[in-house]
Amino acid sequence: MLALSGMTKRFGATNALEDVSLSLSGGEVLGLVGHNGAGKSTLIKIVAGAQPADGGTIAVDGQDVHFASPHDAYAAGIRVIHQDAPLVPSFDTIDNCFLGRPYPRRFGTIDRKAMREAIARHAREIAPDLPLDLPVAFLPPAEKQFVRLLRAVSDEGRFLVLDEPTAALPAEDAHRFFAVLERMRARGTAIILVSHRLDEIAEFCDRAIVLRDGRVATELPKAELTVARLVAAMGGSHSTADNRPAIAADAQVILDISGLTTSELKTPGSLKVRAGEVVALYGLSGSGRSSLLHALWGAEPSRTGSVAIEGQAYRPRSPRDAVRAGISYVPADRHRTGLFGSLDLVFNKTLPLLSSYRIAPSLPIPDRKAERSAFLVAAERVSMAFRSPGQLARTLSGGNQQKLIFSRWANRHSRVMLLDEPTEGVDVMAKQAIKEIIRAIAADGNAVLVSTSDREEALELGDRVLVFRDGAIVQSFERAQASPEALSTAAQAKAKAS
Ligand SMILES: Nc1ncnc2c1ncn2[C@@H]1O[C@H](COP(=O)(O)OP(=O)(O)OP(=O)(O)O)[C@@H](O)[C@H]1O
Repeated sequence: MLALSGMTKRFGATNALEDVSLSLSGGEVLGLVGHNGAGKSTLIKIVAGAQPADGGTIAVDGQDVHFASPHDAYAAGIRVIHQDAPLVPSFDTIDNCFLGRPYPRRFGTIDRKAMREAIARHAREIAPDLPLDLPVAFLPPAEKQFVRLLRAVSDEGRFLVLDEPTAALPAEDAHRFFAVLERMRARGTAIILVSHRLDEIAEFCDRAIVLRDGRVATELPKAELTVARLVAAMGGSHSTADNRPAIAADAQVILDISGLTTSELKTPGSLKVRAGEVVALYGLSGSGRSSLLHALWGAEPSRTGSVAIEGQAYRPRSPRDAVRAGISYVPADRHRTGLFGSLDLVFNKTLPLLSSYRIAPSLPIPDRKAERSAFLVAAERVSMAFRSPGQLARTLSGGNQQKLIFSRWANRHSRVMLLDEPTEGVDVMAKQAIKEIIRAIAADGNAVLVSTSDREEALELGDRVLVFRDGAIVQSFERAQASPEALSTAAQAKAKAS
């Protein structure tokens, strides 16, 4: 059993954790939820031995332990699995499971048979269909997650902490992921599941702890685990009411894509987006939806076909051309593209539009006051939690970093807005705020394309949902016809042999 008691952590004036206690037994799944900045990551880092607590104790099987480093936590059987924890792409599942561990040897050489047997034994129980001998680069994202789980349990992981494990997985893959987790639970593994997908917490966890401003706001037993209760405990309200009117058939066509192919969109795709319309692009990752956005943003060349914006031919060679044509783009991966962690929040907000904040248009001298007030307005719109506009971007919690990127476009309207996974890692209240902003941008007469692996988001946001599969747009649903089941079937159906 793992027990934390009275955990406390401060960063300057911020109480990231204040007297947090929790316990976890084998075969139990504990949900950990909270708004962005509530303290979840800080708690995980302490449990992982990656950050010292200022106060509190950790006990494993009734014995107090002290984690001076991640190595100590590892030795105690704790495994933290981040959504994008590194795997070596050219190694197969077995080699990835043995990373950092001594290889079994026989007669002085590596005993590959023993390695295989050790991993296959666990794989049979938790993920029987997972290929063991294929370089993991060839595995789809859900299977990569299974490799991470397998690595943890095959190396005596007793306590798993899963940090947003399904954030980038579409619903169909998430179901398979939970089936694997269910088998791990049945074997007696103890699991802490951190997620902003509250429906998963409600469905899968035995209990949940809700953190709010660094404190345990409430602990909900299984019988009381509902999305509404979780949201209320986080301090928000949850509304799904939506009665927006349909887009008029004669509304102006803003974006007209015809026969376009890109690196991933192999089958020519055509699409018209009208003023006021949000089109959601749904599909498994790699299905071609993100690649279409990249091509429109000028970040990758389109191979064939044409694009027009308000009737004008548009062939971007770089993002600069895209900005000139009135296009904005919010990328999916906030860590690699877009955020400058060691620069402050105001700079990160104004970065793509620096020239808009000059003392005089012809003078390249920044107007700090205008920058700061634009930041404050945008931060308010996306309900970003921050200490000061001058704080470094990397000191924000993960979800607030996503809001910071989103805030760049929150008070600037473009003719065409491209959004890739706009609410990944964002708490449920902010999700709602971001969706409202997206709707408002469209309602101003602009065209919006949202690529998402979140089926509910596709349904809530899209006036239309296009489903991508294997590099092709395979189906288009009007809002009224779309249902979760229909989207899943279209996204997954096996390509028919021609
Ligand atoms: N290195 C740091 N320096 C300063 N403040 C920090 C640092 N790390 C975290 N914080 C602050 O501690 C608080 C808790 O952050 P934490 O990352 O634990 O939140 P979280 O619940 O994981 O949020 P999210 O859902 O956005 O990932 C936040 O106010 C955050 O800004």
